[in-house]
Amino acid sequence: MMSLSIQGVALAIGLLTFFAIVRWMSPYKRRLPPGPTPIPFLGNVFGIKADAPWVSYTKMRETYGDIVYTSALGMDIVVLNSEEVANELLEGRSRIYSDRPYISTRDLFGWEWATPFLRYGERFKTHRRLFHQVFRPEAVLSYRPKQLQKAFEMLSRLFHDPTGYAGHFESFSASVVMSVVYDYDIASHDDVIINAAKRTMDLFLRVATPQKTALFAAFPFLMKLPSWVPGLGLKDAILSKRYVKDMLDMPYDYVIRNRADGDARACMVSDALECYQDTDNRDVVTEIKASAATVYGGAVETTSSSLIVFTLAMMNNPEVQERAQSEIDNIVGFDRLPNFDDLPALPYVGALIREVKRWRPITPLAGPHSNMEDDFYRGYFIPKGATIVPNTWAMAHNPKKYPEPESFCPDRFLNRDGSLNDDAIPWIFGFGRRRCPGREIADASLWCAITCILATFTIKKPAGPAPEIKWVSGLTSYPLPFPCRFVPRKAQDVQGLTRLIQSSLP
Ligand code: HEM
Repeated sequence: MMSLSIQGVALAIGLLTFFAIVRWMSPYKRRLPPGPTPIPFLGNVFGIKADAPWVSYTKMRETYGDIVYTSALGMDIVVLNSEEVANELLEGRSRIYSDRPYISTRDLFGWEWATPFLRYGERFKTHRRLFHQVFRPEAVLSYRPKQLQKAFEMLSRLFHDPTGYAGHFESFSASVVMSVVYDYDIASHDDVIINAAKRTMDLFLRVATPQKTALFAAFPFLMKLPSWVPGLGLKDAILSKRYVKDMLDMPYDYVIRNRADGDARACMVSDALECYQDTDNRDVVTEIKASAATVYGGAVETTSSSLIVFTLAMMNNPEVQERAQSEIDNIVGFDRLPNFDDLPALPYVGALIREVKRWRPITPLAGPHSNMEDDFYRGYFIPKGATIVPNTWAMAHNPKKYPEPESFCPDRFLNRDGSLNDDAIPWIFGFGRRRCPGREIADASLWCAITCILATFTIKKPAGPAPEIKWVSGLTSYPLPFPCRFVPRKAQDVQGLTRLIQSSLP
């Protein structure tokens, strides 16, 4: 009797322990990071500004701290509100935090090949290897003469047509990457290859909005409805697949033709084909095409929109602009335009460019990552497959690190002796194994474009009332073109500018 009750107690303890473990193992009983109370299924969709989620997430930091849990339509979303937390997870634990979340519109619109949408795996690693060949720091140095030449061309366009500045910034950004990736010189107007890429990007960004992506993820059957069903963009999805094919094939075929004619010069696609010429693996060609076409999407809007932010900052901060111009004038003089040899002697310009990137980060939520395994961090449970959002905006507007974060103040990046400090804000380009592979080339493009513009023009407010600034809001955030004046300084007429450019060509 006695032994039976001991066995009974042992069994009861065993069962209790078992259920305690099962309960502890169940994700939903574990302690998620703190966050606002969700509505069943809808989650926190109503508590987050649709046009600027980074602002809502930054406010949440005051109440919930550096790591915040929210949800939307059944998706787990973990927001990282500080550099420290983002570095610890996305860099320190990059083995499991380098995946991307499921993006329902990716395949529907024919974008399954693009690097930013690839899941972490062999295909992704092949793309990163191809990027490494062309965008590693030593390789990027060799593109500087081309970048400078394209920046000079942009100055001429600004001189002829200052009101079209946003278009000139876009042509500059596109011409740099098209020459590096395909050795392709874009036409000054209506370039067929650029038009094909632009219409593909525009359609995808216009129709495959984050809202639609979340809707399709929550109700996948909607993607299977006939294309005539209104309001879902299914007709556009069919068109998008056709456009994508052109975006992938047209510039690639240009390189193939050049190679066949014996005209091919070094560029990402030609070098990659050379490297893999002994493999008869068709997949290699697919990945070369895909990674190359990704570059256009990754590079053009980001670089040109950073230049629009720069224009806005200069228009509103004339004293900063004047100080940068006098630094350039002292070092470069008035008989030539700046070149990359001047870079170390222009620390204030360097600080100004960092401040452009910090003041209004053009990718305020960087790129979302996803974790491939359940994880625990600072005692919180992070469920496998969560969408991990690095809130770059919160990092850039952290008042402890950047006092008065709303003001545009390049001095925050200078030491007392006027040299650049160690804060190179690397997180502006994302984190870990997904960090932007084009960051070196982006920095070089921004440096030569901004330094040349400051040397040649003063950006001023238009006459009359201050223009209203409207912002594009999506994966990227930047001002729509606004009225402003580019007033010539070094050269007063076209002949003068042409002479200046000719005497400065690399
Ligand atoms: C100011 C300019 C730029 C900014 C601010 C920027 C920012 C970013 C950010 C935040 C990401 C996401 C990183 C992450 O997920 O952690 C990214 C990804 C990417 N960027 Fe950039 N970028 C810029 C210019 C460029 C340029 C010039 C190129 C190409 C030459 C480029 C190519 C890419 C590619 C291919 C990816 C996807 C990487 C992946 O998913 O593994 N970007 N960029």
